[in-house]
Order: sequence, then structure tokens, then C-alpha cells
Amino acid sequence: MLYIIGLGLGDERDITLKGLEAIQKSDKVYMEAYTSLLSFGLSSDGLSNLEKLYGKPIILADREMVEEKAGDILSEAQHSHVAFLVVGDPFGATTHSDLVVRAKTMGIEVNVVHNASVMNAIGICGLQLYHYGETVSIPFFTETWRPDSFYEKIQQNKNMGLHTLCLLDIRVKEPTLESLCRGRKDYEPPRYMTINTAIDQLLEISQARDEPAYTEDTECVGFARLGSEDQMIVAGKMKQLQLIDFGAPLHCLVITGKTHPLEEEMLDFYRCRT
Ligand SMILES: C[S@@+](CC[C@H](N)C(=O)[O-])C[C@H]1O[C@@H](n2cnc3c(N)ncnc32)[C@H](O)[C@@H]1O
Repeated sequence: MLYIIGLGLGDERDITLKGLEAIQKSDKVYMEAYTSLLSFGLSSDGLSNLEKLYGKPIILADREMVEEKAGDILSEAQHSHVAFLVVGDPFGATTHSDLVVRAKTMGIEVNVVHNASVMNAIGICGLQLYHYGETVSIPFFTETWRPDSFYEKIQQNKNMGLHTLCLLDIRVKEPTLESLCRGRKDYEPPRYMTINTAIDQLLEISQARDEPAYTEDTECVGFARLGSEDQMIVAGKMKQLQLIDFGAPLHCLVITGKTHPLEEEMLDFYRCRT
């Protein structure tokens, strides 16, 4: 049996009772550690908090492990109970479908335990979830790679009056360029994109267009550490949010479309006053 269990967004206590029971029944517990982050991070302390509450040792599975060793995880699940933990919801903006497809193809029973995701937690600001268009991901620009495919999607959403959720890049366990050349793997320190960097990049792309889909005066909402006790939510123009320090990761940004008066009333609670 393969259990795929959502942990929610805040800390170890956000697990559901069903999720906890499934972990306790499992012979081995893996935790996916590269598409999101619980609010206390994955330091050795953070991990031991999880292990203490869940009563089981947890094996951290980075991208390499999930991509290269999925076969091993799945063959364990053929004859024992294996839990695969995912921060947020297993199907909220993450693609664990490949694992499910491989498991089902091998005849392994798959049991998914859902939890809160960033995709629904953003509802707290009052912008209606059914007024959103396609979600976009903003990757870190480099000197030589400045992809702008998110721009057309934001423009299409804007044209339809829809809001856009921008998920911001996470770089965990990325091999350094030097180490790739040397054939030995050294890793860059983890990087999590801030709202400030996202806005810099978004404006760099829109400023090169004739009739930009958004400008520094476009209304947005910035979210940091949703679901944790110190979560931060601020609504304001892009140029206002650009100056705010949102603190520790994770961050995401919503570019608003056409708003309903009730949405505006809710947004007022979060409005930037500067
Ligand atoms: C791949 S998505 C997260 C998927 C996760 N499975 C879920 O359901 O929430 C990761 C991105 O979502 C955003 N994000 C995730 N959790 C967040 C949080 N608690 N607060 C703010 N943004 C968050 C960040 O932009 C992050 O880079």
C-alpha cells in the first residue's frame, strides 16, 4: 500500500487524523522535501518535531531520490505499507501523478489523504477562488536565462478579468555549475524567491511590452508563510509591495483581476497603508 499524505501548510500539527493513522500503520515514511516547506523548515529540529509527533523515523526524499529511487520506494510499497508525505496537499500545485501512475501500473494500492494547499489558503484574502485563471510559476532569472512564458498567461487572465496566483521558485539541492563540470556534486545553498524579487522580474518583463497587462500600479496581494502563526498578507499596488519585507519563506503573490465589491471589502482588511 502506498499512502500519499498531505501535511498542510503550517507545522507538524496540521496533519489530519487520517494522515496520522496512515503514518502510524506504515513500515517506512518518506517526506518529499523540494516543492514546499513547512513553516519551521526542514532543519534537523523541524524534522524531529515531525518524528516525535508522528512516532516514526522519516526519510527525507529530495528531487534526486524521488526521481531516481522511485522504483525502490514502489517495490517496498508492493509488500509493505509505505507513506509518502507532501507539504500542503499532494495534488495542490505539485505533480505527484507520476508516482501514482507508476504505483497503479505495478498493481500497488494507493491511498491519498488530502490537506490544505496554498491553492485554497489564498482564499483568506477574500478574492474568490472561482475568479482565478491559470496559475503561473515564476522562475529565478539568471544572467542568461530570463523566461517570460508566465506573462502571456497573466495577460489572458487579466483579459478575462480573472486573478492570477503566482507561485515563486524554490531551489533546493541544486548542483553548482562548477561541480557539474567536475562531475562531482556540490550543492548551492537553498533559495526561496521573495515577493520583492518576483515583482522585480514581473515588471522587467511587462516594461518591455507596448500595452502591458500589468504595471507597478496594478493591485496585488502578497502572502508569506500561509497557515503559520506569523503568516503575513498585504494588499497593495505592485510598487508598494515591492518595498515590504515579508520575512521568511514561503511567499506567493496574487495579481488581481476584476474585483467584486465584497472582494474589495475583504481586501481592505489587508490594505497597505503607506
Ligand atoms: C509547488 S507549490 C506548493 C504545493 C503544495 N503541495 C501545496 O499544496 O501547497 C510551492 C509554492 O507555493 C507557494 N507556497 C506554498 N506554501 C506556501 C505558504 N505557506 N505561504 C505562501 N506561499 C506558499 C510558494 O510560492 C511555493 O514556492
